Amino acid sequence: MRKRNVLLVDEDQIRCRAVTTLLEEHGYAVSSLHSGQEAVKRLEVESFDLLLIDQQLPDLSGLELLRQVRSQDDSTNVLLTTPADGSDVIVEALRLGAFECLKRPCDMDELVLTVDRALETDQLKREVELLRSASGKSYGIENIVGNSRALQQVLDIVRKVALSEAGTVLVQGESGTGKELIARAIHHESSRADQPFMAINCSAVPETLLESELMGYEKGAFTDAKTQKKGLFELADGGTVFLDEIGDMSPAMQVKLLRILEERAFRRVGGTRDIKVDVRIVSATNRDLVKAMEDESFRSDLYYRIGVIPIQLPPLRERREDIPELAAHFIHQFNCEFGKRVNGISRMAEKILVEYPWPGNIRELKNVIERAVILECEDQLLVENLPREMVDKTVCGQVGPLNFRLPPEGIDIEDVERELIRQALELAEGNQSKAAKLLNLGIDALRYRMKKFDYM
Ligand SMILES: Nc1ncnc2c1ncn2[C@@H]1O[C@H](COP(=O)(O)OP(=O)(O)OP(=O)(O)O)[C@@H](O)[C@H]1O
Repeated sequence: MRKRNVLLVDEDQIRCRAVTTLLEEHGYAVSSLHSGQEAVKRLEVESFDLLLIDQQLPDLSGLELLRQVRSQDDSTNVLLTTPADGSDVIVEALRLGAFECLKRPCDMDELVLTVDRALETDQLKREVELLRSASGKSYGIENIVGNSRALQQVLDIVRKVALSEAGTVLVQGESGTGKELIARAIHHESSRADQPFMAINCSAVPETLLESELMGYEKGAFTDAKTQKKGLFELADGGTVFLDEIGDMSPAMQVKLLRILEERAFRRVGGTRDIKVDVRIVSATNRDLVKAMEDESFRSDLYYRIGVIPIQLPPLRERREDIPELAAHFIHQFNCEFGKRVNGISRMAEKILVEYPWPGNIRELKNVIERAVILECEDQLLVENLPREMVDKTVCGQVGPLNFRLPPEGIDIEDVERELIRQALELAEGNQSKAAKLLNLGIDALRYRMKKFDYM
């Protein structure tokens, strides 16, 4: 697990050294600074789990520094230490949201305990936020990220559909485009929101089981039917049933589903009684159902029944303008989930994310960000944190002479060299040793060329 990092801001170097040693012995990574301005500068480029600030600094007071920290973000944990006579400071520090204010000279055991407690509280807060976001509320339309015209048009339909009671909905789109999210949003935005949302993946359940999953069965209907069981349609009464991958439903099951939709009633397997339920059916598929109707693997009468309101979700490559916002959203989500503090994406990494064709759509983007946040990046998400195969598939990720064709009229080799140096520096985001590696050059050789081409 990552060591929790503490920034210690204290003018007194001896005290600083003692506290650093103590906290390091207790497993923390400690950086120390001796003035308020140094701390302000450092906090612009680095984030810390906890700031331990002394009130007596040579430039700003500890309280002024705390105020500046709070004006930038209100979540960083802060502990303040004050001289023994600082009661008014304590009140003000707590008002500004310091976790605790300790009087000097501090009891060292108490100091460590307070640091531990502050960070435990921080962790608990994060877990509560995560649990909150995992509860029902997170399925509303506000959790669907993206401002592209294409997505906003879809969301307009979602709002209208949710408000109207009528109509089955068919959501179509490639795998990972967010079809289930749309289905859940329709449910959560509708008057059925406090009733059940029941989902089933029609391709994951064997054909023989699908019927009893959807309609339930009577006791004795088959060998294993020891008791009666309600199916999804009954369990969702008043709410919504989401039939995912409906394009993979067998022809026999398609007939049964059509009957339910037409008669708004069904029988449990082995039953003789018609059961009426009130459910909205939302289906989804990544198959081209028009083609499936042409080759007769999908019934056209069922297609028109399930698709009274069709929604087409465009693939991510057709709404690239959503990518930066989605990436930032997933970074925030995984920061909360894994206690990380990744604070953005470098310009070049973002360019690559925007350019990559995303065959697995938003699910693939989410996985790439999750992997980068867990395994790789500490501060910013950089090109090197992205899968190599992915970077290679983008034009801005490709550096090297292999793609180069000599034009018939010839070229000045110095221009090629200059361009390669430029691209390597751009791809390495200014890091010279990385840029040198990309060109298989030594650092001196790179610097020589940078000078030659006026890049430094
Ligand atoms: N616009 C979005 N904003 C935020 N998260 C999204 C968005 N679209 C999709 N996701 C996330 O991407 C992942 C894939 O979405 P979802 O499961 O809804 O896709 P799907 O089209 O139903 O996939 P499949 O066809 O494979 O079943 C989910 O984790 C979902 O939360």
